[in-house]
Amino acid sequence: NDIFERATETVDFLRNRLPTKLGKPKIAIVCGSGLSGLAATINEGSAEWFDYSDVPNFPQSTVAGHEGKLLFGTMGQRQIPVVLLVGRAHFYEGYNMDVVTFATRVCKLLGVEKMIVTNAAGGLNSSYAVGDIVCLNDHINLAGLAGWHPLRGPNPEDFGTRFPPLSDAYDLSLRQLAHRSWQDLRRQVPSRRKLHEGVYAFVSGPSYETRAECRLLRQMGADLVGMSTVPEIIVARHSGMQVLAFSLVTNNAVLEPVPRGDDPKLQGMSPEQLSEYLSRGKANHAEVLEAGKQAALDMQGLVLLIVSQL
Ligand SMILES: Nc1nc2ncn(CCNC(CO)CO)c2c(=O)[nH]1
Repeated sequence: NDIFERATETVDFLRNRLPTKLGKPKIAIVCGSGLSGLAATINEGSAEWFDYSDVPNFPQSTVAGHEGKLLFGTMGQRQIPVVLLVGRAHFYEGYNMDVVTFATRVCKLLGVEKMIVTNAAGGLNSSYAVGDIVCLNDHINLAGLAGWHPLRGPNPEDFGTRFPPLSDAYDLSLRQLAHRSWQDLRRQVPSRRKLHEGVYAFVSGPSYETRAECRLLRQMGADLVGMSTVPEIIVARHSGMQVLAFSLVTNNAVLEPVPRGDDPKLQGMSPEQLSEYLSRGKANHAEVLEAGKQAALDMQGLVLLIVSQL
């Protein structure tokens, strides 16, 4: 109940500071690394900002590309009330799972019925290109399978059942809408960027995966790997919200085996040549943020089209 009480306190704080004309947000949008540009989709004049640091019980984001702001406003011509979470708390920052998923519970108590979650992720599926967008249709909760699960501990009965099913976690009707909206967007604005569907593997981070771990994840059936989203999805489904999730492929994870020390082909290489050879595909956060910036307009266009059809 402690979580329920804290979330209620946070919602009361926000409600007391929001104009009544805004109406209760039915849709929440979580902006992942480098995807804060989604805030631009809010109708002029309707925006109400809160810094996470000013909101009771809200964790602070400590990661570049995660501003740490709550944005209430309306979207599209029908002026649909929405709430945007610009930046998120990650498990790898040292937050416990109940803190990582606190914003999700606040959304539920605010009246949100549908959550659209975006993130940046590494591509394990070789048919993906950097910059492509993937609509998630399932996940592998690696950290959860090892015990780091957002619902571990006493069940907050006010939110949902003790043993929630997740075999249909990623809402099919919302995914169908996502593909239709993508086709509409492509008719309006041609682009080489593709929309795929795939499985996201949640790892704790903060290190990026080794080559052997990427091969393991791929062999397990994962198309993407990342360090967020899955805890929020589980808590959103636990509390009865529908979810739609998109990953922006910000780099292709390295699946090739580590070069061998006894490989004759490498014997003649200089240290610089060896370093260059090893650096191919090495993930780094700067490229994650850059890819987010490049894809921002398409991600905004897609989300805006989807929200306007909800
Ligand atoms: N190989 C790989 N590539 C990735 N690109 C983005 N992310 C998601 C993690 N994002 C972190 C660090 O960029 C910031 O939250 C990953 C990842 O976890 N693994």
